[in-house]
Amino acid sequence: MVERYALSPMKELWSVQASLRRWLSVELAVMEAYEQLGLIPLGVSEKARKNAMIDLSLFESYERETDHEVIAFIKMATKNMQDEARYFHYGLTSSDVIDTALSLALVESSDILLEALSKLLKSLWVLANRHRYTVTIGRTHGVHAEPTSFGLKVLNWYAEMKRNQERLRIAREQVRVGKISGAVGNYANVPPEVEELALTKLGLKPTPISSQVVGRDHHAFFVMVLALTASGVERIATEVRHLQRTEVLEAQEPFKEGQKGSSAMPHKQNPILCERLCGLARIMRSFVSTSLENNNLWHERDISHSSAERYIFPDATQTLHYMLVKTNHLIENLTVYEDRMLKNLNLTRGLVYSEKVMLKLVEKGMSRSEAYDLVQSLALRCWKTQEDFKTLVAQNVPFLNEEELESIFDPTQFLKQVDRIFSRFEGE
Ligand SMILES: O=C(O)C[C@H](Nc1ncnc2c1ncn2[C@@H]1O[C@H](COP(=O)(O)O)[C@@H](O)[C@H]1O)C(=O)O
Repeated sequence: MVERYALSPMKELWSVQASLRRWLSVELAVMEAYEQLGLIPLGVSEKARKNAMIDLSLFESYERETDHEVIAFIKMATKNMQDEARYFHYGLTSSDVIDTALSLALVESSDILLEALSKLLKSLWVLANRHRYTVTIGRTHGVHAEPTSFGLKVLNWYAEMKRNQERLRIAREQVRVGKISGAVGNYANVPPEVEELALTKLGLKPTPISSQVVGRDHHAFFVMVLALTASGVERIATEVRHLQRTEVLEAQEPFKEGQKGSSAMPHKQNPILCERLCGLARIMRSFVSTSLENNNLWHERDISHSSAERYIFPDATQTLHYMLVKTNHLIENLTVYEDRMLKNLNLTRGLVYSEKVMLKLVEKGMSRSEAYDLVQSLALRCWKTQEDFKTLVAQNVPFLNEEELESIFDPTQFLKQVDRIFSRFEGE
């Protein structure tokens, strides 16, 4: 993982030390299960727990020697053990330990991600409500469409992150599985009861069936959900980048005291945070294709996925954690220029009310196509001549009175259902 984007506590979760400790906790849970089922002598697991050793440099030297990380781990862990060492890793294959421990790490990282996501949801909700009635122009295809509320824009982000929260909870459940089923997954040397008991102790569930490994579809789903959440962050960041363009300048990401925008141009305040978030979302997506390829292992397993996963899991969870924490900072400190929003809304001198005019004409008895053609011809003339659309409508549609015109060209008309939309999310 690139240090620059590694934050606590996600960073510590993926250290080699932490991983060795998880492996040991799996081995000890299995020993306890054997013992509880009366399959090994009483007291053995307690002795093993007491005498187990974790020593990183010893592990590394054993790994150099054996070129097999789990054998290196067993040699290290049992170095100070006596007779109890006989029952350590008894009937297990390496992946019983590796995969079960990996699930522990993925569940823990899900909890960290869920916490960061819940903070982000709170800030999005606050921002959305602060701007519930802030009028802004809605853009489709990048072109001014109709007035809307800035709060609704933010509420859309909130709703997407809510869906991501739900998906992340499901993904956590998908990876909350372990396997203690032996070399080819058929329990030839370890009874299913040991698996059930050991996994329960660890807060995991057994997969109903496994090969030598837990099926990589579990992991691929998890990574896909992480990447989807990252793409939600990217959507927010892209919007802010657009809104911060000089010609638009309706919002701006935080620019702290002492910060510099450009080494050449002292006046610059660039949306570097949002640009970074967009770049990281691209990296997050790249993990998805590798995760899908990892699903295709030979027969009862091959180990081609292992090297790739050494990048994917630490990097995907840490990168998304960083993205969520930074997006929260962005949302909490976003500057919103309401005056500029209004100014931009009026850039087309009333054209954004064209649908309202057309609907009024239909209400007054015109056919839809007649009304459309009339309004379009006036609107296209405005684009060319820069005339004021309301004045042109008043001149060409004499049967609309002043009061009707005022109401058509009132941007707050577009906010009448805003509370109704917000109410769908209240009390969550
Ligand atoms: O219980 C077993 O070990 C069974 C064995 N399968 C293995 N299961 C788990 N790990 C194994 C296996 N084989 C190798 N290794 C060791 O995994 C490490 C792979 O390193 P890398 O490709 O860099 O991620 C690297 O340390 C490898 O030595 C089998 O023959 O089916």
